[in-house]
Amino acid sequence: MRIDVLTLFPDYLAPLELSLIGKARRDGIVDLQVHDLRTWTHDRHRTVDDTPLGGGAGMVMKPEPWAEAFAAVRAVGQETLGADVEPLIVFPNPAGAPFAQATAQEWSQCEWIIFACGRYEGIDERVYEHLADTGYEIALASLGDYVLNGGEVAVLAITEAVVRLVPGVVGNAESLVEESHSDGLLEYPLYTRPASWSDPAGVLREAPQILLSGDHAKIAAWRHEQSVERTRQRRPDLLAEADGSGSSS
Ligand SMILES: NC(=S)c1ccno1
Repeated sequence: MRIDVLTLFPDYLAPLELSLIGKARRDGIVDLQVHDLRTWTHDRHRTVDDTPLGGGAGMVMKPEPWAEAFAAVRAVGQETLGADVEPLIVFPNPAGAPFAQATAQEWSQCEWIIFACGRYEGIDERVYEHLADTGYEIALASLGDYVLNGGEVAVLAITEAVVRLVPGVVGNAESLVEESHSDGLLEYPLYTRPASWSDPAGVLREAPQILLSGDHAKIAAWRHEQSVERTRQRRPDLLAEADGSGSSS
């Protein structure tokens, strides 16, 4: 998988050099390139924004740098991937479609994603029109109904959620199977040794005995019951969705 990130703050993406994502990059599973949008400015002040036409507060990102940046990044990516490969362009945006585990699953199959990090009040609408008219596949994705100062934090989260699902990134693929949202439910409660733990207040806390039984069928059934109950308590909306499909009743 190739990932390109266009941003005014490349250093914001430094955490993607760490941990599993960093290892995936070093192992060659993911080729991730971060680009400074100002590379595609040509004035002394490296201008990327201007006041909103029609008035209003804040600044709007100018279309010219974006158009040049996408053309340049696409050309370089196709040198590596082939002229027939086209990227998915993802704009983190509070007005976008909710990003969920199903989205991460879908995008983990992509050969190439370009993330475009907006800043200020946003990006001139004609950039989206230009990309759509040029035949790019575009997605606006939102992490939630709140506003960040830019797309970079969302790109960190989305990249981790997507890349960890790419084969070979997580050591034990089994650990991806029973996670929250992987089956439409929240994950069951987890326990490890010691089975009996006296907490700092002197309260003895025992792990559920079923987990010590060695009866894998009963353990699996207990875990599913726990997932359903935990989902019912914390995210009844997910159960409603699941009931609609009849998959987790
Ligand atoms: N809610 C999201 S993803 C966002 C991006 C920029 N501001 O908010």
